[in-house]
Formats: sequence, structure tokens, C-alpha cells
Amino acid sequence: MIKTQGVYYVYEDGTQALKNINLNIERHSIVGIVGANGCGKTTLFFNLMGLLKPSKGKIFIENEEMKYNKKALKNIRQKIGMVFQDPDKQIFYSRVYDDVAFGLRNLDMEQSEIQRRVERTLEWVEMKELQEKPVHFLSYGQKKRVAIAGVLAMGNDILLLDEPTAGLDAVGTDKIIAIVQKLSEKGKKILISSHDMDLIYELCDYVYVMFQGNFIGEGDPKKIFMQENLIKKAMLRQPWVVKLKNRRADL
Ligand SMILES: Nc1ncnc2c1ncn2[C@@H]1O[C@H](COP(=O)(O)OP(=O)(O)OP(=O)(O)O)[C@@H](O)[C@H]1O
Repeated sequence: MIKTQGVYYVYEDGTQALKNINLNIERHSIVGIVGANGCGKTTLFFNLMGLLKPSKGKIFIENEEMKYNKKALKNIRQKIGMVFQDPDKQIFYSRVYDDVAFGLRNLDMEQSEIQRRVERTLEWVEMKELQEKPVHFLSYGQKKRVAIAGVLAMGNDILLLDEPTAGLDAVGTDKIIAIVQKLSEKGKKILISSHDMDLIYELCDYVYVMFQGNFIGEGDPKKIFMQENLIKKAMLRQPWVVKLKNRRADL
């Protein structure tokens, strides 16, 4: 589905943001990328979406090497959807309904189909009753869900969620967890970046640990998060469940 081979990315100012990234999400449903601030998670997502082009290395989408012409990029957008970390960067319209409909209207879709998709996705993210509301009156968590709805409405099979719970309270986080689980049950492949270890531990069946642009560990979250030294090296904290287990084992 998505695979990378030795991907490097260097920004114009010389910042080396990705170093030899080898990722493969084919055999997993919900894959986590964990890493401290600035380790390269967003840069990686932008490369996977074709918004940035690797300085070196290859990206494969459904076994085809990524190309960067207009037609190829349009195809990628139909396969992969990305929910940005900051919903304000993804929300363009003043009314919730129009914002979610935006991508569909660009596809010249029938009005009745647009309405069906928008209403269904807004129901999914529990925002249907707010569909007439101006986006600028929404809470941060509600805006995040509108941004997710906008991507879901497009019907992509692969979803990249960049820090989906950043800035959310416990209720907002639980809502996102429920949405991700429902999407996975529907057969969507999901890649989540986060420094929320509890979230990744709860949701993901595979995890990559990122540090300064490299993957320094990968595997089953239950095993990876037991490796205290690895987690410390990545400047992260173990999930509380793991800490609790370790404490019990010490007693
Ligand atoms: N446009 C840019 N030009 C130069 N350097 C950049 C640019 N965007 C990001 N960087 C640098 O690239 C590195 C990786 O940044 P990136 O945003 O990918 O990290 P991240 O893991 O997503 O961080 P966070 O968890 O804080 O969102 C950082 O050192 C950052 O300062």
C-alpha cells in the first residue's frame, strides 16, 4: 500500500529532516509513528502525500513508484487523504457543510451524492447537528472533527492523521479514538503520527519510533514500548499501562 525505500529529505536551509526512512504499512491496519517534537513526522507525511519530494530514495503507492506530475498527484490524492495537525490549515469555508463538501464539489460530483456523503461523514464524526454553523464558532475539537470529515468524505482508502489528538481534552481524544477504530473496521489503512504514547499503544498494531529523522525502532507496540532505553533515547515516555505493568512486576 505505502512503502518507502531509503527516503531522505533535506529542506532548502540544509535541515536534514529524514534519513534513510524504510516504512511499509502493507501488513498492518493502524500504524503509529511516534517521536518527539521536530523529529520529522510531518515531513514524512508530506513526502508520502507527494507534497514534498524526497531528496533521495523512493516511495511506492500500491507497488507503483510515486511520480510527481499533475495527473499522478491527482491519483495519489484519491488514494491517500491527510488530516493536518492544525485544523485551521485545512478548513477553508465558513459553514461546516460547505467545508466538508469542498473536495467533492471539485470532483464535479452530482449534488445529491455530495449531500449524501457530507451528511454521512458529518454523522460519523458526530457533527451533523452543527452542519449549518460557521466554522469560526466551533471549538478546537469540533474543528478537528470537521477537518477529518472533509477528508473522509473523499472516500480515500489510506488516511494519514498528523497528531490527531494534539490539543484535545479526554472527551475529544476518546471521540477521535472511536472514529479511528470505526474507520479501521471499515478496512481503511491508517497511519497516525503522535507523541501521545497512550494513544498509539491503544490504537496501533504496529509502531515506528522516530528520532532526529531516523527510525530507531519498529514493531508490535506491546513489545516496543517495553524497551525503556529505546523510548528514552527517542525522548518519549512509556505509556501509562506499560509503566503500571512494570511497577507491578517490581512489587
Ligand atoms: N520548511 C522548513 N524549512 C526548514 N526546516 C524545516 C521546515 N519544516 C520543518 N523543518 C525542520 O525539519 C525538522 C522536522 O520537522 P517536522 O515538522 O517534520 O517534525 P515533527 O516531528 O512533525 O514535529 P512536531 O511533533 O513538533 O509537529 C525540524 O527540525 C524542523 O525544524
